[in-house]
Amino acid sequence: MKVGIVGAGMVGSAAGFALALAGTASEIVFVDQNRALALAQAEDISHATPFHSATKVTSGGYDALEGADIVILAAGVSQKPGETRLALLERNTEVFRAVVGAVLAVVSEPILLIASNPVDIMTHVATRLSGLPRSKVIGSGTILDTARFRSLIGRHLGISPQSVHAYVLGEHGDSEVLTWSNARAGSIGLSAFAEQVGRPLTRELRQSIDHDVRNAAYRIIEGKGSTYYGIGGGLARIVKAIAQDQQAILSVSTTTDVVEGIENVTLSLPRVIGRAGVHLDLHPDLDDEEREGLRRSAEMLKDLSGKLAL
Ligand SMILES: NC(=O)C1=CN([C@@H]2O[C@H](COP(=O)(O)OP(=O)(O)OC[C@H]3O[C@@H](n4cnc5c(N)ncnc54)[C@H](O)[C@@H]3O)[C@@H](O)[C@H]2O)C=CC1
Ligand SMILES: CC(=O)C(=O)O
Repeated sequence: MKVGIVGAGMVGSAAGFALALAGTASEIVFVDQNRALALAQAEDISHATPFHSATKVTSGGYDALEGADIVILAAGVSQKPGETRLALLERNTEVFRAVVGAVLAVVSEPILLIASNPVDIMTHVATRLSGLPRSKVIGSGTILDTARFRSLIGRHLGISPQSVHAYVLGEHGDSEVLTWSNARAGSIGLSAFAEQVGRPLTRELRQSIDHDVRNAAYRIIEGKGSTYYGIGGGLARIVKAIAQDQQAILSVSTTTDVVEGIENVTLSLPRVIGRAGVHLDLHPDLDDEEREGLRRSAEMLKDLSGKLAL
C-alpha cells in the first residue's frame, strides 16, 4: 500500500515515522510546500526503516502521489499556546483549497485521512472540496482523545489501556464527550470493575480524568510547542485498519446523516473501518447527559461548518 503525506511538519513526520516502523505501508511519500523539509524528513525516516521494515520513504511534488491508496492531510497551521483548534479554521481552509485539488489532480479516488485542525470541520471542508464519498474522507477525530481516555482509565485501574473499551465522541476539541456510561474493562462494566479491584471511580476522579483528556493538547503545547507523537500513532492505527481490511472499530470523524437530531454533521462516532474506508457508523447507547453533550457538540460543529462558503 502506498501512503502519501501532505504536510511534512511535526504531525506528518510523526505519522510517517510510526507507519514506517510498523511496516504497514510499502511506500510513503512526503509532499510539502517546503520541499527541503519533505526531502529531509523522508531521508531521516528512511534511515530508521532498515532496523524495522522495508518501507520505502521518499518525497516529491504532488505528482509523486500517483498511485497512492491513502493520502494523509497534515498541512497547515497549528495552535500556539492557549489558542483553540477552532481559531485555525480560516487559515487551514485556505490551505485545503490549494491542497485538496492538487491531490485529486493526481490521484482520482484516494482515501483522504485528515489530521489538520479543527479536524472535524477540515474533514467537512475536504469532503465538500473533493466530492469524494463520505466514507473515503476520514478525520482522525477523537481517536487521540479516546487513546488519552483509555490511558488514564487503564493507569487508575492498573490494567492495559488496550483492555479498556471506552470512547470519546463528538468534536475533537473543547466540546468533546467522554462516554463513561458504556465503558468497559475487559467484559465488565467500568464501575463494577473499579469496585472489584478496590479503585473506585469517584465523581472527583472522573472529573479529573475529564479535565486531563480535554486539556491534554493545551498542556502539551504549553510544554513543548506542539503535539505529534500521539496523533502520529493514531494516524498509523487508522492506516493499518484500512491496509489490512480489519473492520476495526475506531472513533473517527466523517460526515454523518443524523447525530442526536442534527443532520449532515461531521464529528466522531465509533465506526467500522476497512479497505474501502468507513464501512459502518455506530450509535452507542448513552446516558442523558452524554446525549445532550453530543447534541451540543454536533450543533456547534454544524453551525460553524454551515458558515463556510465552499
Ligand atoms: N488531529 C489531531 O489530533 C491533531 C492535529 N494537529 C494539527 O495538525 C496540523 C499540522 O500540525 P504540525 O505538523 O504540528 O504543524 P507544522 O507547522 O509542523 O507542519 C505543517 C506543515 O504544513 C505545511 N504546509 C502549510 N501550508 C501548506 C500548503 N499549502 N501546501 C503544502 N504544505 C503546506 C508547512 O510547510 C509545514 O511543514 C495542525 O493543523 C495541527 O493543529 C496537531 C496535533 C493533533
Ligand atoms: C493538537 C491537538 O489537536 C491535540 O493534540 O489534541
